Amino acid sequence: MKQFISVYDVITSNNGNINNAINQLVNEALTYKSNPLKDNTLGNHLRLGMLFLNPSLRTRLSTQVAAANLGMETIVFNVDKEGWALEFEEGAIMSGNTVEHIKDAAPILGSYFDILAIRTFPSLKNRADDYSELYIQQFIKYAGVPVISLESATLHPLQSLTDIITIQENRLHKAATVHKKPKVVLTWAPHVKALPQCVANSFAQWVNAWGEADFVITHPEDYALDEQFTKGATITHNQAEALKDADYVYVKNWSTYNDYGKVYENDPAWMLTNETLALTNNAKVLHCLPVRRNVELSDEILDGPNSLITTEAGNRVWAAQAVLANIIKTMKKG
Ligand SMILES: NCCC[C@H](NC(=O)CCC(=O)O)C(=O)O
Ligand SMILES: NC(=O)OP(=O)(O)O
Repeated sequence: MKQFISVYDVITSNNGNINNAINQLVNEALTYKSNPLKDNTLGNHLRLGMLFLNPSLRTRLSTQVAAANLGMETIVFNVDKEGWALEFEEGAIMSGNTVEHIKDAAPILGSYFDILAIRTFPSLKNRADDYSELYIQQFIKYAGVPVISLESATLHPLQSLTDIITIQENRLHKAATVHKKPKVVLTWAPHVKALPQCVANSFAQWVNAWGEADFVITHPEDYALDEQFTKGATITHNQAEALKDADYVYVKNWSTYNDYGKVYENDPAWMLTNETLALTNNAKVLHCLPVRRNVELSDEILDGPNSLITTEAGNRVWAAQAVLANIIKTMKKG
């Protein structure tokens, strides 16, 4: 693996078969979960630079723990708070607020670090800019070292890999369901703010590429996601119909994609409760966190027996460790 920006970066490691490549990565992550220090010298003398243009709890700390398990050093830089304001546009006349061009900054970061990991959320103002992934693509273009996405403008691949790991791990625990194709439902949930589409786009991209689920997406009418990610899923505006017989329910808010970055709908009826969960096949519930309790998801679900959310957040370490290990092995092969 040369970089980790989307599900398609996984494919390089498995002769073009994406389902096998995802399953192999999931197995590697679960192997790290049972033996965290099995490759504890693999990353010796290698340095990971983690750049944050936005806040994080899980992504930052799980990736640091994963790097430590591989014997790698990590330096975290909160660019948004401590760095110079970066310019990303080619040919910009920098007479405004931006101080340093990515063309100047990224090669320097590439000389300090062996791998760069970057969190850069969308503006939610200009869809064309956000969906061109300008910021992370400029880092890739100018840094000259492998780049890992810690959630970019449209995708969150470390989260989605974790989500597949968590579903797969849960399936493997239950001998009765291991051979059954699970019904996986991604449901929109209410929120007070306009949030990125990243987590939902990315989950859809990974579940579709994985190809091992009966995959349904449900959201209010105006909340269609970009088809490039959802193609292959069944889409319905009827949440009750979607939840019927579900084995896994992935809950997430996102803002509108078509009339970009808006909040059109806040009907609390979309929030999952024990009553709506009763429509499912005793489904396990996932959410990437952070979650607005009793807005996006009810206390009774978050604190109840069907929540996989703490396990899911814990699995972030093993996803990051599998990805780092793959990139390091590719670097070492030259
Ligand atoms: N990294 C996981 C989620 C990050 C982000 N959530 C947020 O910004 C929540 C902010 C709030 O609740 O105010 C998102 O949805 O993409
Ligand atoms: N799920 C997730 O990415 O969490 P953080 O935003 O806290 O990193």
